[in-house]
Amino acid sequence: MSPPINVAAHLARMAAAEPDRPAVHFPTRGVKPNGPTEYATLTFAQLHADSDAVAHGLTCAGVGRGTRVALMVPPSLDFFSLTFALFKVAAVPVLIDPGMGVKNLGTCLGEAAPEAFIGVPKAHLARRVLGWGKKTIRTTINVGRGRFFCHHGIADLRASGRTLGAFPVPEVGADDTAAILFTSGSTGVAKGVVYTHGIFAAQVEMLRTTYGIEPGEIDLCTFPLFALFGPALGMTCVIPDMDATRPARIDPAKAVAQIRQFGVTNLFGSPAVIRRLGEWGRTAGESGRLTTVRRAISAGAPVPAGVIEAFTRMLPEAAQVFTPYGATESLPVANIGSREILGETRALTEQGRGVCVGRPVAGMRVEVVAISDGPIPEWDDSLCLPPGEIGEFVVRGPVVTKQYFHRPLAMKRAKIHDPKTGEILHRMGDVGYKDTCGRLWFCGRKSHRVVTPRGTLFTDQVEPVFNTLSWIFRTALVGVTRDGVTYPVVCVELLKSRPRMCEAPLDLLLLRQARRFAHTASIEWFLVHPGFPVDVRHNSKIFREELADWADKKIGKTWPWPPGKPPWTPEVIG
Ligand SMILES: Nc1ncnc2c1ncn2[C@@H]1O[C@H](COP(=O)(O)OP(=O)(O)OP(=O)(O)O)[C@@H](O)[C@H]1O
Repeated sequence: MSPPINVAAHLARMAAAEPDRPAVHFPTRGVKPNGPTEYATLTFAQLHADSDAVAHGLTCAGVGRGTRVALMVPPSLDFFSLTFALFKVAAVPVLIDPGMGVKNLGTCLGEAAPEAFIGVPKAHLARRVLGWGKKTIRTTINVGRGRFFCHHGIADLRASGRTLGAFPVPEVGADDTAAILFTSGSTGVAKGVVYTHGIFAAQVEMLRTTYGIEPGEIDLCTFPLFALFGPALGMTCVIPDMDATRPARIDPAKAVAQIRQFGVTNLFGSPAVIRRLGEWGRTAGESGRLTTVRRAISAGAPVPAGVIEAFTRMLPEAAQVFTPYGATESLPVANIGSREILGETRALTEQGRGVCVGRPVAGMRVEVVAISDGPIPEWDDSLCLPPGEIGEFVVRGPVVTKQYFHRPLAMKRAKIHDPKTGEILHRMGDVGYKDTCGRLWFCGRKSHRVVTPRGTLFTDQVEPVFNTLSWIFRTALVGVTRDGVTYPVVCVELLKSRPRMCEAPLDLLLLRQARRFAHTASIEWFLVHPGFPVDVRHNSKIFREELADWADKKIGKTWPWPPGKPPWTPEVIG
């Protein structure tokens, strides 16, 4: 049997097979870290019926096939009903991370040109005050009490829809647009990625087969974009008590209480969440063990090995933390588990070989092509670089999205047409290489590479070398140009709780570390920064463009140094 094309069909299947199994648990009040919390629960049959009612309501409100709908509702029972309802009516939800800030949100909404806006009162308030989507939005729906100056309230739509029975889900084609998902915008303004029903269907299957997820599992989903996959994979979804736009502020004690109360088996989490849980586990010791968890899947950004290590200590022996590699434009591309990372690849990462992101998942193919900033309109096998050579990752397969929404320039830069197969290939904008076992090693974003007269440096080959120093929280490689020559500069964010003895000779210790490896030996500038600018969603993607400007200004004062004499004398260190 071929997998269903409309993701909503998974819900219908579960409602028929396991009507009484809980689909979503939502904490009605704040989660109590030290005791059972009250939850509102929807079974699969109830979620199916409720999303049918909402689907009828949406149809009455004029939201139907192809309507672009900005959805600004945090994870909740309504979020699940609404998203499935939107798929049922074959509308096109536009999902933007509110964590990117109001200005960027406005730009993205302007670009997505939504025709309807469904949101909580706070989102409607922002829309009205900031004039989001004024030119295109003709239907507004409030998710909360009453209509709140909108055309409709969700309760009214649901009530009128309830009388109409089952919703006849229209046929959709694999190539029909299913949603527009925005990237995090860590290398410029976020881009709208066009998802088709075929891509969602393929993602569900890939997640199922790659991770062996079974119906009946219980998922704590701290990464809203993945929330939908839980019920589609037949899992019960426990909604965390956290601000979904600020994962780094999750209260680990609450998450642990939820994991224990429901016997959570799967965790979809952003790296920031895994970090916080691991830190909590360090102090909790043996009493912090999460005995029911089978796997954690941390997607969307690099996860340092130390973070993985701390979290795996909280898990049973057989459980693993997986770090799928991919992007909004194509996810998953490759996969690796904590056993391989901690047992083998971490040591190489710390020597500057890049971060191993594993092998391509079944169905995906990854090639490496020479680094260039210009377009590659057509694919040719001669573009492929041999194993070991660093280039840009190019991916093909069933989860590769074919277009950006209204972004012809980004399309030219990122997509390649294969004239032999007709496929569209995606350039990841990431650089790395394949090893002889077929594993991929991520070396950084293409746009973050630093081209110096002595060679090109890549962020994820340089930074891990310094990150091993015990008093460093994280580092960021940037380039600063003087008289037409680019110099590599490593910005350093120190650990808040570092030993005092390290204060004085920081530069010398860093310089000594740089001299240990050929590829970092040319680095002579180190600048301590009070706190890196990072993305809100993952709290880990460093805005290196911003840091480069900061470094340029900072160095400006001390420039130029005497010829042949950097600001300190390397000879004095051993
Ligand atoms: N497992 C991983 N290890 C290392 N890096 C990863 C991993 N998974 C994802 N990434 C990084 O995250 C990127 C994808 O992130 P996302 O799609 O959220 O948008 P973005 O690339 O951050 O934003 P934009 O494209 O707007 O700059 C990848 O291209 C890669 O650089």
